Order: sequence, then structure tokens, then C-alpha cells
Amino acid sequence: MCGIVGVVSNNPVNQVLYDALLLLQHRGQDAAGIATSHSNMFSMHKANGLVRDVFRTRNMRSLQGNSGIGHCRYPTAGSSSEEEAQPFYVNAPFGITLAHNGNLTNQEQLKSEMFRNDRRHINTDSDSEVLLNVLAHEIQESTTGFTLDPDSIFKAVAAVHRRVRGAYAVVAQIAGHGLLAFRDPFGIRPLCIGTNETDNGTEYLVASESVALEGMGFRFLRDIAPGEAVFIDMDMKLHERQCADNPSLNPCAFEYVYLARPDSILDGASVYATRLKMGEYLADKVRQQFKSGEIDVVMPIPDSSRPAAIQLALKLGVEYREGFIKNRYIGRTFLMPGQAIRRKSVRQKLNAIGSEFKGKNVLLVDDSIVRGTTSQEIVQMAREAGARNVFFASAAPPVLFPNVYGIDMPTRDELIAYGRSTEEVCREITADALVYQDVDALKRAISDVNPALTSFEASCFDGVYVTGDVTPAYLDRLEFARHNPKAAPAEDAARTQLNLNLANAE
Ligand SMILES: O=P(O)(O)OC[C@H]1O[C@H](OP(=O)(O)OP(=O)(O)O)[C@H](O)[C@@H]1O
Ligand SMILES: NC(=O)CC[C@H](N)C(=O)O
Ligand SMILES: [Mg+2]
Repeated sequence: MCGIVGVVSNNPVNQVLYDALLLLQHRGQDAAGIATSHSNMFSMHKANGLVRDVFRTRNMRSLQGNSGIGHCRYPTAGSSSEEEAQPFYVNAPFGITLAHNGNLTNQEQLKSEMFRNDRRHINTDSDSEVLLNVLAHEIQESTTGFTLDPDSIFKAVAAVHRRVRGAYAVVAQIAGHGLLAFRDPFGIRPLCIGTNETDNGTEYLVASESVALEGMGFRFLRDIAPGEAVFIDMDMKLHERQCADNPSLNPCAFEYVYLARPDSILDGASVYATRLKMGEYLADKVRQQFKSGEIDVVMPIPDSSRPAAIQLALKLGVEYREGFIKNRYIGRTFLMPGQAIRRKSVRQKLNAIGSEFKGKNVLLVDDSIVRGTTSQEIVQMAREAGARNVFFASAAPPVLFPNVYGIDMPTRDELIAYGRSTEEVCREITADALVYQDVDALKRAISDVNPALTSFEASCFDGVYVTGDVTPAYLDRLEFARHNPKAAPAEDAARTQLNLNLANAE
């Protein structure tokens, strides 16, 4: 769940991209990058770190031009090394830069095909670099000479859809031609477009979340449809085309639970409103499990659970209090790389106000329990602060299955609910009771806000992988690769063999 942004304007765009990335920072804290286009030349700066740390004045000055793309990264493939920060660049055909949110499920096969068929070298383990090379190859195939019309570009995107599996929302610049954005045929990761009317014409901004449009003063135009591509040419003309054969909208349910900002509207559903609904449905379950008067106070675990906790308290008629104060200078712990830093950060990030806990029966509410890092620490902190009983409620159902579409939870054994009953998870987090949302209720919470949303990518909760290519064997391979990072994947071994064969043939 990285953040991506693309803009075409009548004025320099470096500051717009920087500010938009700040608005999307919650989607990726590991690395950030911007590539702008100026007189058919790209300028690019990217590095590991938060947006405000990556870009210095001298970098901003060098990012000239009236169009560009930006990215803030939360790694889900390859590593967190600086080489894998985005955007990526290829010099042929024309020169293309690309930023990607999502995760591919057939990247090893594509990488191998690229090498065998095209002699294209992919220099990192990033799936996004593979995606860029597939796009570059297909643009090369769809055109002859130096002209590149929208039809050829859309033909290339259609070919990308046929070859690439997984989740991808993409912004890309083609040097001398314009800005391209597209979304995978299942519409898993979000992408929307907005406009701004100026005296010199219409400007366009494409972003992962509507908050970036609103924050930059652009008017929300619409969500980009699953499988659709939009292309804004050098004359600022917008071209649109459905490029997939059988598109269907299956937005990621976890975006509504945790990833997206509550003030965003994704695929027609206000994230805030869906979280309120999650709180309402959770209240129904809490009521079944507790007697009236058994809970003295409902408390959110800041930040993401607040809307659900507010509504849950309201529905139960129990007092809502903020017992944990968040250090606003510490980022989101779930996105941090490595369990040690995540665990340490929970204590650094949240601190209990003793008087809110002393002698009380407290119901702590979080949006989700994934690895259990937060809940384990928080329950302890509530007890240390003097709570009599510590109950826990999760606005999302148990996370039981890996996510392969852009959320970094690829192995089952890191998920606290995997192979455990609710009672066992409750014991693990040392709570006195634990209530989980039901999967149906979660989906209903989103559909209630936008009834047009009827199908979701909710694999981490229900084990259904909408792209159809994620088999138990695939998940086993992924898990093996995570546990044995040094072991070469089968495709790499094949490539090495191919290299040997080629060398022997010479
Ligand atoms: O079970 P876990 O593996 O700990 O993951 C779940 C927790 O991580 C997230 O919080 P985070 O601190 O990332 O962000 P927030 O401030 O937006 O709540 C989420 O809101 C849960 O609190
Ligand atoms: N979270 C994401 O969208 C990650 C994008 C890409 N898979 C990467 O690892 O860089
Ligand atoms: Mg949290």
C-alpha cells in the first residue's frame, strides 16, 4: 500500500508532488521519490526515508517541469533497499518513469520471460521494476516509428493486463508524450483523478486517495475504473479507455479497515463512514457477549480505531474516553520493517493516562489485530495503569491468511490468529475477553456506505484470492522465500542455468 501521485499542470509541479506525497505519507514510510518531466528530460530524486527527510531544497530545485509522478513506499516485494525506491526509469522506448502501488503475483515468471524473450535485464528484486519493463515492452510492440498515439498506449495497457497478475495501481510518464495512469482489472488498489481549472487550461492530478486531491485544491473527478487507463497528452487533453476484457471492482477491504486515511473517499465509500459502521456492527457482537454494566469505559487505540470506537461506545451507551495518548512524531508501527522495531515503537508511540484506567473495566478497541504486536503491549500497559479488567475488541475479523496484493503480511505464522481460536488469541494478548468482527459484517459495513460495492478483496480475512492464481502451493513458496531470503527462487536458478547454457554455446 504505497502512495502514488501523478500531475500535469501549467506550472512547475515539484511542490504539488511533494505536498501530495505528504498527504499520502500514511501509505508508506520507508522511501519516497519524485520524477518530473521538463523539455523531454526526466529529473528524479528518490531515497529511503519519510518525504520530509528525502527532499532537500537542492533536490526540489532540480525537479523541474510541469508534469511528474511521486511515490512513497511500503515494501511488499524485494527488500527495503534504496535501489528499490520508486519511481523506476527505463530509457526505451521513448523513456518511461513509473510508480506502482500493489504487488504482483507472477513477477518471477515475468522476470524470466523478460530475460528469455527480450534480453531485458531487471536490476532489482522489485516487482514494480518488472511491471515497468512489461509496460515498456508492450509500448514498444504497439507502435512503430517515433509517434505514439493514445490508441497504441491503450493497446499496450491491454497487453499488460493480459500478462500481469496481482494488484497494481500505476502512474507513469512517457517522455515527450504525457502521463499515463491505470488500475488492475480487479480494482484492488485505489486510484482517482481530479481536475483544477486555471486561466491556462485544465490541470489533472491522479492519486491513490481523494485526500490528496482535496488537499491540493483539485476537484474530485472520479475513481479510475478497474482495468481502465487514462492518458493526459502534452496538450493537456484527457484520453480514457477501458483496457481489460472482464473488469470487476473488488476493492481491498483492508484499505477501509486501516490503510487509507479516514477523510478519503475510495470507490464511492467514505472511509470514515465505513469505520463508523464497523463500530456499529461490532457493538452488536459485544452486546451478545457482555452483560449490561460489565464495561465501564470504551477506549480507542490511536489512531486508526477512533471512528469505530466512538460509534461502538455510542451504540452500547458506554462512556468513550481517550486513555492512550499518541506521540505524533512516531509513524505507523504496522508499516515499520521488522518485529523488533515495531514492538519497541508501540511503547514509544502510546502512553497511558493512569487515572483513566484505575479500577475500571476497560474495553479497548482496535481496527485490527494482525501480528498482535500492538494488542499484546497495550493490554499490558492498561494493566500496569491499574485497569481491573481489560477487554479487547477488533473492528476487523481475525487476520488468518497472507495478503499478496500490497500489504506486507506474506506468511501465515506471523499472524497471531493463524491456527488459534479466539480464546487462544485472547490468551496470547493476555486480555480478559476478546471480540472479533464477523467477515460478513465487515463487508456489510462498506456496502452500507456504498451499495454499489458488492465484492471485495478480503483474502486476509476470508482466504479468497480474487485474481485466481494464488494457490496453496504459491503461498508455500512465498512463505519459504520469506523464511529463507538467501535461497534463490526457482526462476533465478533457471536464469543462471540459461546464462550457463548461453556461455557454453558461444
Ligand atoms: O496487530 P499488529 O501487527 O500490531 O497490527 C495492528 C495494529 O497496527 C496498526 O496501527 P499503527 O500503529 O500502524 O497505525 P495507526 O496509528 O494508524 O493506528 C493498526 O491500527 C493496529 O493498531
Ligand atoms: N505497498 C506497495 O504498494 C509496494 C509496491 C511494490 N510492490 C514495492 O514493494 O515497492
Ligand atoms: Mg493502530
